[in-house]
Amino acid sequence: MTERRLEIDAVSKRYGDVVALSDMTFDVRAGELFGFVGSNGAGKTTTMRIALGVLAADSGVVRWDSRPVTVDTRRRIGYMPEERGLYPRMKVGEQLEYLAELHGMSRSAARSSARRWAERLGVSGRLGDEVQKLSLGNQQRVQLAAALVHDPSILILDEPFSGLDPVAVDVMSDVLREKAAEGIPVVFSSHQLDLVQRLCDRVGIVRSGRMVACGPVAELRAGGTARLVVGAPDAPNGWAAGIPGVSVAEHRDGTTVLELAAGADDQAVLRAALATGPVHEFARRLPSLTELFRNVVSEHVGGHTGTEEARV
Ligand SMILES: Nc1ncnc2c1ncn2[C@@H]1O[C@H](COP(=O)(O)OP(=O)(O)OP(=O)(O)O)[C@@H](O)[C@H]1O
Repeated sequence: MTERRLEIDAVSKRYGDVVALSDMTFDVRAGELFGFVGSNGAGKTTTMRIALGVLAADSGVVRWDSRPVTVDTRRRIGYMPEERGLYPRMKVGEQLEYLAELHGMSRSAARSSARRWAERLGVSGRLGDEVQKLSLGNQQRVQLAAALVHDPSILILDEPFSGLDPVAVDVMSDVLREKAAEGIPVVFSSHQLDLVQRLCDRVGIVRSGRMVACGPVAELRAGGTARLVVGAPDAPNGWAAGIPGVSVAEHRDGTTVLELAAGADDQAVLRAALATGPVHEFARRLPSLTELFRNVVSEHVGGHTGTEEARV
């Protein structure tokens, strides 16, 4: 397989005075699941819409296979918009077939693909129903089927998991994994960071229109501030105060989670914990993606002015 990539290269976009994207840069490689995360208003949807070509960038370029994307490339993208884009009064089956044909499939191929995806996503019983009669979660399954029905070479999905029940989350996760395993680059945005941590090969954290951390999930976590979990049921609030390089991230039900700066002495923590009574747990762990995200976002609060700060 060639190393095909979707590249977002130094893309900038303003809406009037609002800087939505500045020098947004990352790539999504063939066969990988890329999680695109960031606070509300950070610029994820804007980036995805520019990649799809429904919005023009002020500067920068989006490439596929090392060439700027063309109308033809864009026909090969499967896109799931955040605002969802189905025709409410059209029947599910007709809609999927129509979208497949619009992307160049023959009528019979469109029909069989529509049935196959409806089956795979658990909505085959609803092919004859109008979209508006489906629950929101089922509409979302249909929306994913709509992104997949024309057998795309690239998948760009804007918050595909929002509002899904746990079973639907599993189905969606399996389908995305399968598509990535077929060699398709899959990028999706999400605020469900535990899910992103579990599912993705790489992740990009966006803040105020810029990529502020990007890489393999395990690598980012390994580079974050280490945590120490201390189970000391008799330890009072503030027991770890004053130990150099140590700060309390959480103290609840006899368990304290501490953040250790580089060079902090974990043995000093252990001694302090033992001084309070029994210690049942003492373990280092990597920060979760959620914790990393909070750190990255809070690091910059106050570091910017005006609109940017408001959107951190
Ligand atoms: N059509 C528009 N006109 C003016 N400003 C816009 C428009 N669309 C987006 N913006 C602004 O651009 C910035 C980026 O918005 P965008 O929708 O890309 O963020 P997002 O990361 O997708 O957010 P969310 O997680 O809330 O969906 C925000 O400040 C937003 O208010």
